[in-house]
Amino acid sequence: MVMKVATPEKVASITEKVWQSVYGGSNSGRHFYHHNHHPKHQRRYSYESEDEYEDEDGTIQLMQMGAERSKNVLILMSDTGGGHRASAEAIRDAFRIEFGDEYRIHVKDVWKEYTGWPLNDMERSYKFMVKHVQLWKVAFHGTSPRWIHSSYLAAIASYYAKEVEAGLMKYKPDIIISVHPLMQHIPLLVLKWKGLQKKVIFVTVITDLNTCHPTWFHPRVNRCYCPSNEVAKRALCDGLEDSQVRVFGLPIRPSFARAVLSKDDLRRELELDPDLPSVLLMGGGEGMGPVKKTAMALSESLYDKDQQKPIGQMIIICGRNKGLVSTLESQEWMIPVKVRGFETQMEKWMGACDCIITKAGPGTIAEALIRGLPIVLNDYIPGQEKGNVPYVVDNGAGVFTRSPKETARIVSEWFSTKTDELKRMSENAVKLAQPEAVFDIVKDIHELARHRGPLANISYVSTSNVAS
Ligand SMILES: CCCCCCCC/C=C\CCCCCCCC(=O)OC[C@H](CO[C@@H]1O[C@H](CO)[C@H](O)[C@H](O)[C@H]1O)OC(=O)CCCCCCC/C=C\CCCCCCCC
Ligand SMILES: O=c1ccn([C@@H]2O[C@H](COP(=O)(O)OP(=O)(O)O)[C@@H](O)[C@H]2O)c(=O)[nH]1
Repeated sequence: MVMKVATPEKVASITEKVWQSVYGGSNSGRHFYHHNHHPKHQRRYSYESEDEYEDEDGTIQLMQMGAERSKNVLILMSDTGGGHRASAEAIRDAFRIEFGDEYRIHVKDVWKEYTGWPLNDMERSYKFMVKHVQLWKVAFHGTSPRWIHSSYLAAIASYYAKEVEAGLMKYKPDIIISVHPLMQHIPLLVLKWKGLQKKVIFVTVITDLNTCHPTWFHPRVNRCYCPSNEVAKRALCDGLEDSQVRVFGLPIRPSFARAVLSKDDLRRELELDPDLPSVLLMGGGEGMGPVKKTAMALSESLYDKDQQKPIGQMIIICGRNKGLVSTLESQEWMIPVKVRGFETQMEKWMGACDCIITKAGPGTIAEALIRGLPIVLNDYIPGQEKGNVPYVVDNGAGVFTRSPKETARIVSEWFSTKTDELKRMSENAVKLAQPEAVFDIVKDIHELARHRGPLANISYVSTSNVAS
């Protein structure tokens, strides 16, 4: 049984709070932290005797002695693109649906909250690098050899060991799930240095469909969930054992899998034209790719000049790209158009449409497949997104073109003379979809935890010399 009481005012900084909650006493900074090694300063944390911990909303949860403790699951992610968060939230929601209070889920970017440069600035660095495509190509391929990325990441791990340790220990995880390519090596090294590697279950859930970066594959994980056979092959070639690899699909928010929504109802709810076919145009969480040029071309191609009426309507979802929203809002359109910013109910917008145009983001692709939307891929980020193009095209679920005019032509044909092709691709999309993947993943993690025996015996001792 759990009781909530209000926390004192949040006067302490995050670091101070962690210091106080994990080690007790006051924190006078990184140096003190590093040198305070004497056992008398160490506070022992055992889940058997645990009686209080801080909740995400800042309240203190008091656990009644003898009550069964929920297991803590820490999901490591970063907002480099929108896909990692979407997958993390999908896993969190599936845990809640399947297991209720049995698990307490924390979705965190521990690097951002606890460490320093470059780890705490990955979002900005990544945005900068993908804008300069050649730079990203060099970084992606240059860091692919294991000896390069392993030594980089080991160096960073030892520099930020204490901070990472504090960031992880704050959540006292029984299970750590990484949904990010740069979140295997560092936490696994820190767990090893702390002697916790055998006690905390560590799994990776890969969110790239094909040509993923080798940092995803770490030989010491308990499980590596691959979204496709292509990725599983890469994992095995990179040294993972069969017993570590599972292929269920890419985790997509349960609202996509479980909600049965009729297109007519959705169109009414979203105030769309009930009769005109609809195309959804987007560019991932950040609104990347040739969205504006494509929108302009579609405005022309979906207007029948002879009959002087539109043959389709368009929804443009710009994600976090506020500049794109204002540019598009000030345009004149020949067809019905809705311009939206970041949407939290993507399943509804996709459910109301007949096809989608997007860059080759794995999250958007997997969601579109579930909704049976034929896909026009109009861009990809070199490296991790390159392989998503054949994944869609070779399976007959869509086409690839970088030309906005060609995209507009394809969609106008789908809505007029080639409706059969649209239907066939929609059927292929549904065949490729894996809506249950997220549930299979959480059930497998649950089994893993069950076979590990009572995780409640884990004792987090604040050892001191991790960095050394
Ligand atoms: C010998 C030549 C060496 C080249 C010199 C490079 C120096 C290191 C510089 C940068 C590191 C680049 C890391 C590359 C590995 C990235 C692995 C990867 O796949 O990353 C993808 C993610 C983003 O996720 C993707 O988002 C997509 C959408 O936008 C899509 O959804 C996709 O499916 C997702 O997977 O990328 C990142 O998170 C990149 C973070 C960039 C970090 C930049 C830090 C730069 C500062 C200094 C370097 C510090 C050393 C880092 C060590 C990394 C070693 C691998
Ligand atoms: O307004 C938006 C735009 C995008 N997304 C979600 O963000 C994710 C984008 O992931 P993807 O892998 O396609 O591309 P990325 O943003 O990582 O480049 C998908 O789950 C989208 O549904 C969203 O929820 N709201």
